[in-house]
Amino acid sequence: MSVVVKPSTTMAILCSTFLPQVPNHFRRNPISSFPSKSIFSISPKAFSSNAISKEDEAPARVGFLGLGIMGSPMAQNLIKAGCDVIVWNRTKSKCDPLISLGANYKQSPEEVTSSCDITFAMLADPESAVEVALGKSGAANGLSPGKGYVDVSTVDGVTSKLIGKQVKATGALFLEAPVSGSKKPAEDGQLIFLTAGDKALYETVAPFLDIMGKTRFFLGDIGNGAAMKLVVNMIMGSMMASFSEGLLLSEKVGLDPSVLVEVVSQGAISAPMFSMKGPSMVQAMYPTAFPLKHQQKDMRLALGLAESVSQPTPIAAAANELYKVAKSHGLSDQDFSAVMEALKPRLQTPN
Ligand SMILES: NC(=O)C1=CN([C@@H]2O[C@H](COP(=O)(O)OP(=O)(O)OC[C@H]3O[C@@H](n4cnc5c(N)ncnc54)[C@H](OP(=O)(O)O)[C@@H]3O)[C@@H](O)[C@H]2O)C=CC1
Ligand SMILES: O=CC(=O)O
Repeated sequence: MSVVVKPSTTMAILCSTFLPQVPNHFRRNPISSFPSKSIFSISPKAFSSNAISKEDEAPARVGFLGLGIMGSPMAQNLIKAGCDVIVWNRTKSKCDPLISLGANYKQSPEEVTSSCDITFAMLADPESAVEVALGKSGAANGLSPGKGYVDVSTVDGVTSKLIGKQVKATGALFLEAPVSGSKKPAEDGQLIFLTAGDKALYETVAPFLDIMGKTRFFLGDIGNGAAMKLVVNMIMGSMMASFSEGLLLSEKVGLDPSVLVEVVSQGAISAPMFSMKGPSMVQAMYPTAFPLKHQQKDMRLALGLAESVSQPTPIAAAANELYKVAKSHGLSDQDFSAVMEALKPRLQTPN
């Protein structure tokens, strides 16, 4: 296992700044004369998009597939850093804001990977990750030796291994790199990457991960990144269910739940998640950062992981039931904190 934390002083950095660290086989045209300064010591102003002007100094092209709540800000940060980004999303209209920031658009995942050196994919779940990677006009069709495919979606290890196997069959390299952190960390370039797979690709894409995130772990073989992500989200889902029970119980016994949020924030069980989401939960408002349907998907996948090694997880199993109830009441697209609604009497007895 290795872990790298981005220096907190890192400012917006132009992608071209990173290019001296990108191995030649990932460059469409190898760069020989680019200045070799530390990526963290260069002022963003030292480089402009015109800094690379000759044909033989073209930058690495980065593809991005899947522009939902997470993919859009992640791709946006790459564009703002000066990367040459090509985007695709099933619903084309979500590409438009990125195109107006300077991204190019292709009509299929295959066209993106065939045009790019490295492609990131941020899809909803195992089914969509497989569809986009391996389906008709899927990403694998455009991959070949010298390219890399980085799946940053949250999926299970079996899915990741399936995608990895097909990607590697094309001669390309594969990295699974699910992220911890939600909409705001994605916007702020503060995600935590949990990577596994080809170490060479990990090293190649490290500068891009550092644009989108604050910390990156390399965890070894494919499946370890997925497993780490699922364990983290299993804990998170159970914590949120427990917090919801506490808020409702405090109110029912005549306490002010807002004060409970404050009390919790002062003690050993304090967590940014409680402080961030507690105040809106008290008002029964759930602005979506992490959709409830994805949290339930992660609980389901984590329980499958636990089952595969006969590890009892009764608390997560109970929490999962609550997320299922919340989904059955139409709360799938609300934030996962809306799981609290499943504990309220009117939702426990649907019409
Ligand atoms: N939101 C969060 O806080 C976090 C989410 N994650 C994980 O990141 C992933 C993405 O999450 P998020 O951005 O929130 O989710 P969204 O639901 O906002 O976006 C999902 C993306 O997947 C695409 N998609 C869904 N089904 C298909 C399909 N069958 N074929 C092609 N594309 C498809 C959607 O396309 P379309 O626009 O056409 O619907 C969209 O681009 C998930 O795995 C989630 O668990 C990880 C960390 C934090
Ligand atoms: O997967 C969700 C997150 O917040 O991390």
